[in-house]
Amino acid sequence: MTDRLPHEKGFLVSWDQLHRDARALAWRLQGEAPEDGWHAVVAITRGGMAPAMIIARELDIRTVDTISVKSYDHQTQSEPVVIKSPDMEIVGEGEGVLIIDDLVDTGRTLEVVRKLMPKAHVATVYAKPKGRAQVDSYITEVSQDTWIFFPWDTALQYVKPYRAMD
Ligand SMILES: O=P(O)(O)OC[C@H]1O[C@H](OP(=O)(O)OP(=O)(O)O)[C@H](O)[C@@H]1O
Ligand SMILES: O=c1[nH]c(=O)c2nc[nH]c2[nH]1
Ligand SMILES: [Mg+2]
Repeated sequence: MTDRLPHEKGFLVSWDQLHRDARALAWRLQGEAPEDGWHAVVAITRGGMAPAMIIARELDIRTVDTISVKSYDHQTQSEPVVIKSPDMEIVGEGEGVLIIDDLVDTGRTLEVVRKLMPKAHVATVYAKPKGRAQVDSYITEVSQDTWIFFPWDTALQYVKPYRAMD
């Protein structure tokens, strides 16, 4: 995908919106919990860390680990590489484990993560159609040609009035 400015085909997410959407995801995940509850959260760094924290807080999960997968350099995708794995003694094959990311786009990151923890429940806040099959739960779907701008990548700034842009 080529570079886009936020006012082109971009979906801008504020901290407040992210908090609401992550909470909505937590609510949904509570309804999908196994009988003995979720026992751990694994956040896919870095984007999954903010929603994972909110979800762990809502579901009162204290065991939180991370997996680091690097697949994008700015908006250019390359082969996903696992840079850091979670503690496999804790997560095992993923039974009762929630894997959390901010979004799924092509699904390539989750493909790699699922191979490591095949029994885990995978949840993202946002999902694009290509990667949807890789997630068990998500909150909002956005079209494939939309770039999602997260609050940690953006800042409040002055914008020109519409009339001044003619
Ligand atoms: O479904 P895919 O096409 O694989 O893309 C989705 C992944 O890409 C982004 O992470 P990125 O690799 O940019 O790292 P970051 O979370 O550290 O920003 C995003 O946070 C997802 O993890
Ligand atoms: O900030 C981001 N927004 C996106 O839409 C996206 N897709 C893959 N990786 C992404 N990162
Ligand atoms: Mg990521």
